[in-house]
Parts: sequence; C-alpha cells; structure tokens
Amino acid sequence: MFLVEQVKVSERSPPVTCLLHGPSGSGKTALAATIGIDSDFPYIKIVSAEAMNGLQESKKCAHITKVFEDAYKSPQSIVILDDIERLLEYTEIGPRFSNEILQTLLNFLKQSPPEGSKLLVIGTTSEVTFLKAVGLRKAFSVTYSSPLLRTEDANKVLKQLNVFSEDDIEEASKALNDIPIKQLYFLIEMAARRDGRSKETIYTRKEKLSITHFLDCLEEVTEDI
Ligand SMILES: Nc1ncnc2c1ncn2[C@@H]1O[C@H](COP(=O)(O)OP(=O)(O)OP(=O)(O)O)[C@@H](O)[C@H]1O
Repeated sequence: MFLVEQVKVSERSPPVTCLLHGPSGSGKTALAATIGIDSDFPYIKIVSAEAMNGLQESKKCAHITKVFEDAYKSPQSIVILDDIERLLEYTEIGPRFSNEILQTLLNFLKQSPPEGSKLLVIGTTSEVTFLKAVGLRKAFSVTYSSPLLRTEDANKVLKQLNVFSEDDIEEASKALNDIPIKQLYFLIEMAARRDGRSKETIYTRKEKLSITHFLDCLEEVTEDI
C-alpha cells in the first residue's frame, strides 16, 4: 500500500509506475488486484489480453488509450496492465510483438496525467527479459519480483487453508519448495479429485485431504516438468 500512499502525496508528475515480475502463477495479478481493491481510488481498471481478444492492433491501441483517458478524468486512479507480454502479442518464436501497442504503452507510462489527476500504473509480466529488450522495463519507476513459494511460505499458506491435519501440513510443506502458488492450489484440487472429493468440500474444511494422494500428485506433476 506504500505505492497508493505515494500516489496520494505525489505532485503533478509522471504517473507512479510499478512492474511486478515473476514466474507464471506466482500471484502477480492477484497482488495487483489486491492493491486496487484495498485502495479507495474511484477508478480502477485492468487492461488484459482477454478483454482485447479478437481486436485488431489499432483497436487494441484505441482500447488502451480510452482506459488511460478515462483514468485522467478521475482524481485518483489505478490502471493495471496485466501480462504485458500478452498485451504486446509477444511470441517467443520469431520473436514477434506489436510495436504499435508498445509505443502506446510507453507513451502513457511517460506522460503526466492532467492537473488534478493522480495515476498509479501497475504492470505484470512473466517475461521481464523481453520487456527489458524492448525498453519497457525501464519505463517503470519501481520493480518488484513476485517470488515462488519456499517451504516456509508453503507452510504458512497450508496453515491458512487448513486442508490437512496438523502433522500432514508439516509433511506437505517439507515436500514443497520453489513452486508457484497457483501450482499449490492445482495440487490440492488434483489430490481432492483423487480422493473422490470436491474441492469445495476440502476448501470449506468439511473433510481433510489425504497426504498420500497429495504427495503422489506432487511426484507426478514434478515428473511431468
Ligand atoms: N497471496 C495469495 N494468497 C492466496 N492465493 C493467491 C495469492 N496470490 C495468488 N493466489 C492465487 O494463485 C493463482 C495464481 O495467481 P495469479 O493469477 O495472480 O498469478 P500470476 O503470477 O499473475 O500468473 P500469470 O503470470 O500466469 O498471469 C490464482 O488462483 C490466485 O487466486
């Protein structure tokens, strides 16, 4: 929430910009959304590849422009640029991306909002090297790396979720290291299915998850990688 406070006290200047980078599924979008929800800003908008699906390049630029222009009408706003590499239509093979969308984003990251309007831009990416190569990374004033879960982090998440018995929480977390939080949820849900239970039953803590099934699922998923 430091970022939100920084926007509130900022004088008229370029927008406060923060890039969250890290592996896919490590919680970047969730963190950006939480910052938006916890702020009391009247305008919060997520620009995502899903929302622009099927649009031509020029229409995508127009969509992004509209989001920023609407933000400028609000005294305090947050624009989340989710999965920037996907917004830029980046493909590793080639590599290819949309220069028109890149220039549109660079323009809004550098441009000062009009007087009376304060803006926080949060970008997320799993492809920070690509962003660096096209000059987008340095357009953000702050960068934050979203980490994988280590054993002690997994332990905290499992304690909160409370899907295992106490002893099993310790055993499960010892088996986990350096995994994205999304993969932890995936494993829990996979183990629940194998147990013949719905994920709702597990998450609502009506029944505990079998550690044996969980560890089997972990082994299978790790083998697949
Ligand atoms: N702090 C958290 N506590 C609980 N669940 C979380 C947390 N952060 C993320 N999650 C969950 O983990 C999953 C993945 O999170 P998210 O989509 O934010 O990752 P991401 O890094 O943006 O992934 P991608 O790069 O693939 O878009 C989501 O289902 C989300 O609800």
